Amino acid sequence: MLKTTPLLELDNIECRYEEQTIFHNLSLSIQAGELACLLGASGCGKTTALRAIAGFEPIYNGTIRLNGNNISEPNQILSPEKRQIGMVFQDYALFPHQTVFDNVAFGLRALNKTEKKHRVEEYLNIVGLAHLSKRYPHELSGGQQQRVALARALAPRPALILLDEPFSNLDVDLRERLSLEVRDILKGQGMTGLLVTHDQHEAFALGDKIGVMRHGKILQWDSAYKLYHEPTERYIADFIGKGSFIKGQIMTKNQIETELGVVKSIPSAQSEIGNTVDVLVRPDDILLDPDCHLLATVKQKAFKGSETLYTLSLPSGTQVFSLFSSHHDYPVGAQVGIRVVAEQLVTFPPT
Ligand SMILES: Nc1ncnc2c1ncn2[C@@H]1O[C@H](COP(=O)(O)OP(=O)(O)OP(=O)(O)O)[C@@H](O)[C@H]1O
Repeated sequence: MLKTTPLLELDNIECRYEEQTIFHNLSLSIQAGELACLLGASGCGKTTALRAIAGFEPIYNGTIRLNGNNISEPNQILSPEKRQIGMVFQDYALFPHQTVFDNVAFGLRALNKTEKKHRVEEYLNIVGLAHLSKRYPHELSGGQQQRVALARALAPRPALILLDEPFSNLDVDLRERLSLEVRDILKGQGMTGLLVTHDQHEAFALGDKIGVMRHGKILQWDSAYKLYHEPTERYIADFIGKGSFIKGQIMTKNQIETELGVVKSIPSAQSEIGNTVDVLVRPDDILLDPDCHLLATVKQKAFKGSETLYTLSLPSGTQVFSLFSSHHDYPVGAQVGIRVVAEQLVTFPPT
């Protein structure tokens, strides 16, 4: 198969502040048209990586390439304005004394007046704000300001767009809605993007591929589904989504005996028959089944609208979570029949 050059490539880069190394050997690649995300807890180095890509931080080792061209190397750095990279920040960073129109026109100095007008109108239309072009940033809601910031970043038609926690100043509902909307806009433009965030919902809504970062390392670079159901490390299993671990004993290469019955597992390094393992069980891996003889006791319940999240205690005392349709309403203390529905589960060495 023909190998295509990634649009963005970080090849073993190192960044540091004075004596503190934030990461070394950080590598990733993003194909044209792909939306990727770096997801990690505060301080793991994701903003530093983004700033290095944008050209605001030097690198001390490795190479950053955009469209196959070196844009950062040790002692050689292409200035941010020459990189063809657009940025959207958490605080919108709009110019307060300029109208929406002028904010979006900011990066279009090379165009003549008519071209500029058309380009600004085109991008204000794309973000659905053409009717607000004469307003000032303080006359807009947070969501509208972020859409202006997006139009401003996209209008010069950059090769890559970087988004630094762009939704974290917005309330939870709007955050999810806007991240889906931004994904549609970027996909509609065929744009390549990299988002950094500590919010997994934002990452899931926007990213085709997500890299979970910890202490300056990308632990797993995968789809949201794989990170959730097939995490390669226990840290990721804990960091992404809700879940619990139950004890199991390996029966065959991909079968494990647990108190939830025999479950299929993904073979791992510990897959030696007879070994004890911890099996990751997500709430959607467990189904309510009144006909099932396996009974669990309801310990807690949290109404989530269409579903209720139950904390269930198994006969051994181990707790698992399960999502039941909210039409099934069980009181705390009730015994409910359950069964595992997952195709295959992930295991980790026991703690
Ligand atoms: N200008 C700087 N000078 C010195 N240390 C810095 C500087 N900027 C960041 N750091 C340190 O580098 C580490 C990584 O910071 P970075 O901002 O990249 O993390 P982050 O994952 O983006 O965190 P957050 O989600 O809180 O923004 C942190 O320990 C931080 O204190």
